Amino acid sequence: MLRPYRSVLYIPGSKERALEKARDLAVDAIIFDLEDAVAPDEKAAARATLARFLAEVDYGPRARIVRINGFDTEWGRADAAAFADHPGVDAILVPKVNGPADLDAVAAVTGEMPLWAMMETALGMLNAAAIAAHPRLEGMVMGTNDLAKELGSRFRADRMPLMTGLGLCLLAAKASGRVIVDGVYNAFKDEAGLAAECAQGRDMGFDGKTLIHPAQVEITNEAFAPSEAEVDLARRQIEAFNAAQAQGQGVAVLDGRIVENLHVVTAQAVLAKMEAIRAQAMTAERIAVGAE
Ligand SMILES: CC(C)(COP(=O)(O)OP(=O)(O)OC[C@H]1O[C@@H](n2cnc3c(N)ncnc32)[C@H](O)[C@@H]1OP(=O)(O)O)[C@@H](O)C(=O)NCCC(=O)NCCSC(=O)C[C@H](O)C(=O)O
Ligand SMILES: [Mg+2]
Repeated sequence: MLRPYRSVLYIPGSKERALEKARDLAVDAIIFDLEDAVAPDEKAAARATLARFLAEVDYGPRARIVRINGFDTEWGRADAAAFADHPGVDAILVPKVNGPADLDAVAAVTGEMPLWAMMETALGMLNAAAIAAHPRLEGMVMGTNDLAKELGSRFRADRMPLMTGLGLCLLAAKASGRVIVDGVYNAFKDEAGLAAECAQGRDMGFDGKTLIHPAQVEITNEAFAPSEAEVDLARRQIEAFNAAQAQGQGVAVLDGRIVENLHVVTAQAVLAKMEAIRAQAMTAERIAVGAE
């Protein structure tokens, strides 16, 4: 079954209150962060706290992804070893991936565990296709803060300075059939700004967006879910195409536009995504009712 990744929330591995709160949030996935959100002095304690929470707390249907520190730091290898076969973890997220060799190094420790890659360095953008094709890779996460830092670019609402990198990673992810989620929107109280950036990411083809605060969840879930109009159109396109085929034709016309096989594939993907979102919400609700 397809899994939705509309909203992917970062939670610092050191913040117990936030780790507890996350089980009631309507997010599709959680990134439990041991990297940038955790201060150097807290790294070892955060690793132990997180291992305990992931063993004890039921995060329901949400995908549980642990962002480890890089292997060029003193903590990276111990992070990878601690979560390599942890039953409460679905994937390991590797920061600042420059090329497939960085994933090889982590996979040598984590074995069969699926990997995700932070796409946030200039070299990573140039090697995006090879990173996406790595056999252990499941998904990519845009790290737009680090990318902007390395490029020396300024914040712009239209994200024009980041477009080359965003586009290269999207192409790479889609070519290898990987999930790809957009970067964070730092101004977490700016709802209009977030909605605009979500709409841009959705238009481009991202599966969802990474978030830093619970206040960003609702806007993001709505932006990355198929709208009612999209679902209605998808159903009607499939019906129209099936009717045309029954009459021996390969093309249908609906609302003055052609519908070909490729449009039916897109329509089926819209319906499958909607079903996945519905199934995820129902599972979360069942678990919440059971926990009461
Ligand atoms: C940004 C924050 C530091 C704000 O924290 P705070 O001032 O505590 O927020 P609130 O008082 O408004 O919080 C309200 C309640 O929500 C809970 N909360 C807050 N944030 C989270 C969260 N991320 N997950 C779950 N729950 C959260 C608080 O505990 C409050 O709960 P309650 O007590 O019940 O009222 C803070 O939001 C934060 O630390 N966010 C995460 C920051 C982070 O993870 N940064 C690193 C990832 S971003 C990154 O690295 C991007 C990438 O690498 C790149 O290069 O771009
Ligand atoms: Mg980063």
